[in-house]
Formats: sequence, C-alpha cells, structure tokens
Amino acid sequence: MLRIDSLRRGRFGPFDLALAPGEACAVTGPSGAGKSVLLRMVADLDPSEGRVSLDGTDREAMPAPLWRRQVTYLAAEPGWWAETVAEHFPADAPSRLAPEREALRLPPEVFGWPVARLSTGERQRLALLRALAGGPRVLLLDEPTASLDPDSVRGAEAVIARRRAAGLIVLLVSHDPAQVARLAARRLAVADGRPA
Ligand SMILES: Nc1ncnc2c1ncn2[C@@H]1O[C@H](COP(=O)(O)OP(=O)(O)OP(=O)(O)O)[C@@H](O)[C@H]1O
Repeated sequence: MLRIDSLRRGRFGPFDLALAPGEACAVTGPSGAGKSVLLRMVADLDPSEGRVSLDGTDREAMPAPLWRRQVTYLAAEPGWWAETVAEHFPADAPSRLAPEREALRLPPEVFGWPVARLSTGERQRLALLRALAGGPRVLLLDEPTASLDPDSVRGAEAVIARRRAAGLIVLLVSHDPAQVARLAARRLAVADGRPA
C-alpha cells in the first residue's frame, strides 16, 4: 500500500492518497497545475513535508536511492547520461526484459545503439523499459506516451497493465482522457497546486 499523507511543498499540496497493490490513479489537471511537482515529491526528488510510506515503511526510514528504486519516477523528458543504451540498464536486462522490449516494439539490437541516434519515441519507450528494469513497486509516470504512435501507445499500455496485474501501483499524468479511462480507475484532479 502506498500512502501519501498531507504531502506539501510551498504552495503545492496538501495531497492525500492511498493506493493498494495493482491500483492506478490518474493525476489530471491543466498545464502548470502541479502534477509533475506532486510526482517528484512522491519520488523524493524534490524536498517536501508530510508523510509518504510504502507498506507502512516511511521513506525517511530508507536511503533515498533505495526509495527511488521502489518508487520510480519516469519524467516526461527522461535524461540519458552515458553513450550507449546498454549502459543505462543492468547487465541482465536484455534477457530479463525481452518480452517487455518486444511489446514496446524495440529490436533486440537496441541495447547496443548509441543514445545519440535514438528517435524521440525510441527514447520514451526505452525510458519506460529502464524504469521497469529496477523492479519498482510504484511507478510515477509523467506523460509516458506523449511522443508515441498508436501501436506503440498500445504496447506501452499493455506493458504497464501486465506489471499492474503483478501488483505494481501506478500514478499516471496524462492529458489524454481516453488513456486515463483505459489505464486508471481512480482520479486525482489538481488545480493551482492543490487537489481540485
Ligand atoms: N521546483 C519547483 N519549485 C517551484 N515551482 C515549480 C517547481 N517546479 C515547477 N514549478 C512550477 O510549478 C508549476 C507546476 O509545474 P508542474 O511541472 O508540476 O506542472 P504540470 O501540472 O505537470 O504541467 P504540464 O501539464 O504542463 O506538465 C509551474 O508553474 C512550474 O513552473
């Protein structure tokens, strides 16, 4: 269970939310409302006040890198820090993530590609695969399919749905109402930095 209690930072919040394993909640609201700020606070990427816990363990009780491996944020524009794709993944990723790579319509050779040659959509699909590689229990998805063609959107949604069936909790920011309806049974509307 992911619990968010009175999570706030400056003019953002307070936010309260509880999500059980396998649940997905869409964070909706206009541009600039504070959706990404909320996701970044949950991932402990920005300082915040309030309480966030996973199965009763407060995030303060564990080192930040361990928290972020369990509660993983996928930015709308993910960063790449090494030359090749493979350097961003654990060594066993090509075999372990093969079914998900395939569902995302990426070829087996993709791990050998230089990051510089990746298209925008390839970057977005690889960033989703990278976020899944650490085996997160909570995935914070910030417009995860904004640059994808319809077939790739379906592939990404199938990958997310399969992980949810295995217990993954998802917080999803999406501006596509149809995608929100497909992926998330719950909604958290945000306006002017607060729950609306
Ligand atoms: N670290 C920060 N500190 C203060 N203000 C911030 C910070 N990050 C973003 N903001 C501002 O807070 C507001 C909300 O930003 P945020 O990125 O959460 O919007 P959003 O709801 O995700 O919008 P979009 O749909 O356009 O991505 C914006 O006005 C932004 O400029």
